[in-house]
Amino acid sequence: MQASARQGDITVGILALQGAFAEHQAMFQKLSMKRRLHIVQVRTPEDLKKCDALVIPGGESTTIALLARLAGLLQPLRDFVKSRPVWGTCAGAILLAQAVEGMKKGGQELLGGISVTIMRNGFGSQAESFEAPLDVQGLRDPDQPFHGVFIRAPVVLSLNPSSGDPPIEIVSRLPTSLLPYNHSLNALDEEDSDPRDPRTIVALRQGHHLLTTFHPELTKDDRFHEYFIRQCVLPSLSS
Ligand SMILES: NC(=O)CC[C@H](N)C(=O)O
Repeated sequence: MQASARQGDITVGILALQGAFAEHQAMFQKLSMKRRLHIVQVRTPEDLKKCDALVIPGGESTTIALLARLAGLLQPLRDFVKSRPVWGTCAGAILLAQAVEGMKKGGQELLGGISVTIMRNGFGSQAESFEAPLDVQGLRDPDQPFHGVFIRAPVVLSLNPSSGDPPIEIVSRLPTSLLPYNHSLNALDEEDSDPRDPRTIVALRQGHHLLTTFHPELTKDDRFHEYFIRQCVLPSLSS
């Protein structure tokens, strides 16, 4: 299923129901690439059909899921995730998770696609939003830290890949000193803090899917957008 307008072009959709979709669009439009990149805002199943890949922005995951249902997009999105690359940032990361904790009563609809359990607002409330320099595997100019903007960000609680799933590659972690020492997460004892604790993971890739719990689109740094195209989208077009 290659839906691009012209042979060799790439069409990336941004789910544009709520949240920071315009910022993602602006970032992709700045990328200089050998192949032609078309960016489309996705609000309907017809829009989605045009896309080779999709970005689900940050915002409010419950609202995005509700609007997707109203737009008749939930099932098309679930089908899309099964076969095409998708990148979820923050609220988008929650929607791509296989399971979520910290739900309001009534639960939340997810798209699935990435074999993780995630906790909404795991770092606390808006007031506990923070920024941190991140070391990231595989970005252009790897010695330059990436400025991570965490806004009511989710926390990865566990990785649960099944035997047939693509392996999970950890792309970036926070130092344990920045983990939320709050009641909802069974605060770690500084002494037993383990740098491999899944809660330190803030970016990961599973096959053609990318998850970031922070907001690369709210920086001036296009390296994550370029990474998504290079590591997730281009390989999916040739496979
Ligand atoms: N910045 C964000 O995307 C916040 C995500 C939000 N806390 C949610 O649960 O959907």
